Amino acid sequence: MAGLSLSGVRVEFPGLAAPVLDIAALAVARGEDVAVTGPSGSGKTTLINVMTGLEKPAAGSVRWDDTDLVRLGESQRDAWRAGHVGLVMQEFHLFPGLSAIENVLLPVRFRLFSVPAATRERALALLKRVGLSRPDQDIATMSRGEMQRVAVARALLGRPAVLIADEPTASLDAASGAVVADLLIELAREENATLIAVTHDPRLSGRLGRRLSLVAGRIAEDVAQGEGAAPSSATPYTPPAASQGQVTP
Ligand SMILES: Nc1ncnc2c1ncn2[C@@H]1O[C@H](COP(=O)(O)OP(=O)(O)OP(=O)(O)O)[C@@H](O)[C@H]1O
Repeated sequence: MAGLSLSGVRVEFPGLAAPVLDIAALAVARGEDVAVTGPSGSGKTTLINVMTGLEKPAAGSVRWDDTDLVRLGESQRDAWRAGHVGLVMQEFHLFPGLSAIENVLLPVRFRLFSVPAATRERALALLKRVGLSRPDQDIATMSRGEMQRVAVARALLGRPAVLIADEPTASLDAASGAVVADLLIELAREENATLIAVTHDPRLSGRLGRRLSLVAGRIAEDVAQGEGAAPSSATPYTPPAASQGQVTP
């Protein structure tokens, strides 16, 4: 599949002289893992919101395969997102008073009211995979690192084609952040999900295959980087043959 293709995307807000996001072209192949970096206010969250259909740009197209999110209404975009995207945010959005397993299953409960046995099995397997051995433990009693691991399991439950993470390690201590970074990368690869992570954390950004840097809403840098390679040794990114191509600021 082609993956993601953005073309001529602009996001503007009233009262601002310049667009907060202005992307001529950007392609991300399926299964790629991409770090999005850039200073505060450079448009990283806006880019993620556009990619997931939370924000509709004033102009341009946002295609995932044959679906242009810009042409969909809000409820269609919501349905598309529920079916295709797993989200891991800086704040975990978990419910204290519910167990780890119930938190993982909550989105399914909201949609289907009852949980199929196979889904519960997958939720249990995912909790085990992220290293949590007590699925019935109340979220309120978990450490922050454990909570984020629950959030990673929840994001992957529906086998999303796309895993989006917005500063997933920012509120964690170094050791927990490293564990969560490892899990995101490993699980995205195991599940063949495209991983797009907004992050300032070099433990995460340095290990992803490609790094996009935003400055004032534009892509200032787009580089391929090998596993473990220092960003300074990165080579200019060459897009996959079928993609729209490289972006210059
Ligand atoms: N609804 C809005 N109305 C007006 N301006 C907005 C709105 N949403 C975002 N902005 C502005 O758009 C710019 C980009 O915001 P965005 O949250 O995407 O940046 P960011 O790179 O994610 O920042 P940070 O790293 O601080 O989270 C900022 O200047 C922000 O103030």
